[in-house]
Amino acid sequence: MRLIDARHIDFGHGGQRVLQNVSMSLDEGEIVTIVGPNGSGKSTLLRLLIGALKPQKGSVTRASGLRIGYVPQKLHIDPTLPITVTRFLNLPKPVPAKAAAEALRTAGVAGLGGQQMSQLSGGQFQRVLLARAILSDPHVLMLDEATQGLDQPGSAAFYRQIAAVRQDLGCAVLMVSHELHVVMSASDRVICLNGHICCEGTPEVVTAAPAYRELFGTGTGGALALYRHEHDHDHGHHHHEAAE
Ligand SMILES: Nc1ncnc2c1ncn2[C@@H]1O[C@H](COP(=O)(O)OP(=O)(O)OP(=O)(O)O)[C@@H](O)[C@H]1O
Repeated sequence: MRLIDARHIDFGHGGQRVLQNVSMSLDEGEIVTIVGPNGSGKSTLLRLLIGALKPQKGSVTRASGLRIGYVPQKLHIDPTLPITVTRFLNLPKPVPAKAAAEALRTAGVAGLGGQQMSQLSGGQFQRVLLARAILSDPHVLMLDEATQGLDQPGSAAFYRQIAAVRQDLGCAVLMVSHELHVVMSASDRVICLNGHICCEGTPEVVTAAPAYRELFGTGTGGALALYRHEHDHDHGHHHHEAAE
C-alpha cells in the first residue's frame, strides 16, 4: 500500500528555490533513505512529506489516518534539568507504564526508564527518541540525520536497530542522512537529492550511478559491502531501478 505520494513538488524558502520537480513515494514496510549534500533540501522535503510545509507547486498525498513517528536530528535538554527517561516519554502526554517500557525494549534500551536523560550516551539518547516515536504506533518512522554525533560503529548499530524496529512494528522508514556508507546498505531504496532527484534505486544502483559518483565520489565500496548481507531478501516491493 502506498503511504505517501509526492508529485512534482516545487518549494523555495523566500526567493531561494530549494526543491524542483521532486516526485517520490513511500510504500508500506519499506526503508527509504534520502541522501544528498548539505543544503540539498533533505530536511525541507521531510517537512513537506509530513505536512509541516505546503508545496508551492505539485502535491503531497498521505494515506488517510497515517501516523508518522518523527525522530529529530538533535534534541537539546537542559543538562541541569533532572528528568528521567520515563518522565520524558510521558511528555507531552502521559502514556501507560507498560507501553513506555515496551517502546524502550523495541528501541533497544530496555530497562533504562529510571535513568536521567542527561546521563545517557549519544546512542542511548537517540534510542530514547526512537522509543518516543514508537509510542504513537506509527505507520512511518521518519528520521532526520538521527545519528549525528555518533561515531561510525555507533551509527551502524543505530541503523541496525532501525531495521529491527521495522521488523517488529512492520512500519515503513524514511530517513535522511549524509552518512552514505552506513545508511545506504540498510535501505531498500535510496533517493539521491540535490534540489532535484539526481538518481534513485537500490543502494547498488545508486552507488553505481554517475550522478551519485559526481556528488559523493566512489570511495564507499568497502563499507557498503560490510552491511549488505542483511538485504539479500525480497520484501515483495517493486523497486525502481532506473537512474537518470
Ligand atoms: N526556514 C528556512 N528559511 C529560509 N531558508 C531555509 C529555511 N530552511 C532551510 N532553508 C534553506 O533551504 C536550503 C535547504 O535546506 P535543508 O535544511 O532542507 O537542506 P538539507 O539537505 O537538509 O541540509 P543539511 O544536510 O545541511 O541538513 C538551504 O539553503 C537552507 O539554507
